[in-house]
Amino acid sequence: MASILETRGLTMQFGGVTAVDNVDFSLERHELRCLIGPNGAGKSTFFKCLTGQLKPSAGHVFIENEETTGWDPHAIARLGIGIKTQVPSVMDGLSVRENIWLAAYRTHGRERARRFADDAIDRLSLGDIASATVGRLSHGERQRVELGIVISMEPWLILLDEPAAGMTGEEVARMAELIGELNAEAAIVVVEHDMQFIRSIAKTVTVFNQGRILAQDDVDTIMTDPRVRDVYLGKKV
Ligand SMILES: Nc1ncnc2c1ncn2[C@@H]1O[C@H](COP(=O)(O)OP(=O)(O)OP(=O)(O)O)[C@@H](O)[C@H]1O
Repeated sequence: MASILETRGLTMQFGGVTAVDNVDFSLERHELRCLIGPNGAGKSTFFKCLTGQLKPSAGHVFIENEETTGWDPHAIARLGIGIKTQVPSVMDGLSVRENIWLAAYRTHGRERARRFADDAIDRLSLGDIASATVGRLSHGERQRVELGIVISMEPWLILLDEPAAGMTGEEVARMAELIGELNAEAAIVVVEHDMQFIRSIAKTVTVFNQGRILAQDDVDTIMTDPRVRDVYLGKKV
């Protein structure tokens, strides 16, 4: 199967630190891939090189065979890629509906924005708080609004950096469910720390360590891989 997202020799250096070290990565259409690894392994830096938040020091990124190395995040999003970074992109002074409508408007135009926004609000069960000002919401609710913004654009590829961070157990479970639903229509890459969350959503897992891919396999194999346990320094995986 042809890959829709690929890196070749991707490298990112910060001064003397090689955060991402010559990484070859490949994602197929409709895949759901989780990226894990201990603190400082290079996951976020790798993610940022994919999304255009960082320009890699060396190597290449290809999206559907088009080289996107060094493109800025807007240009990458315009390819139909939904990106949720660790930095919130919601506008606190606007309501949930306004935030999502605005994102849908930018992608689909005025005529169709309302339908896409309504659909995203529905799918994320945001109806009860659709009129609430985003700045007043809980952290978990804001994360859901961010995902609403992403899905209102109808992406075919979704890149999520720590979507479950700071959520309650119930919210994490709902987020896992949502990701499963979204994966019916889009390929998804998820960078995440929460192992329970990973277990509940993952199919194939890529493990980073010291800027490189240490292991890549189905979730059960990864969770019992002694090399993976080792790099987590005895932490229960
Ligand atoms: N902007 C930066 N400037 C300098 N060094 C950086 C920068 N961003 C990351 N690093 C370094 O690059 C390495 C990889 O960091 P990165 O944040 O990508 O790891 P991570 O796997 O995402 O870790 P975490 O799980 O803690 O978020 C670390 O040594 C980090 O200190």
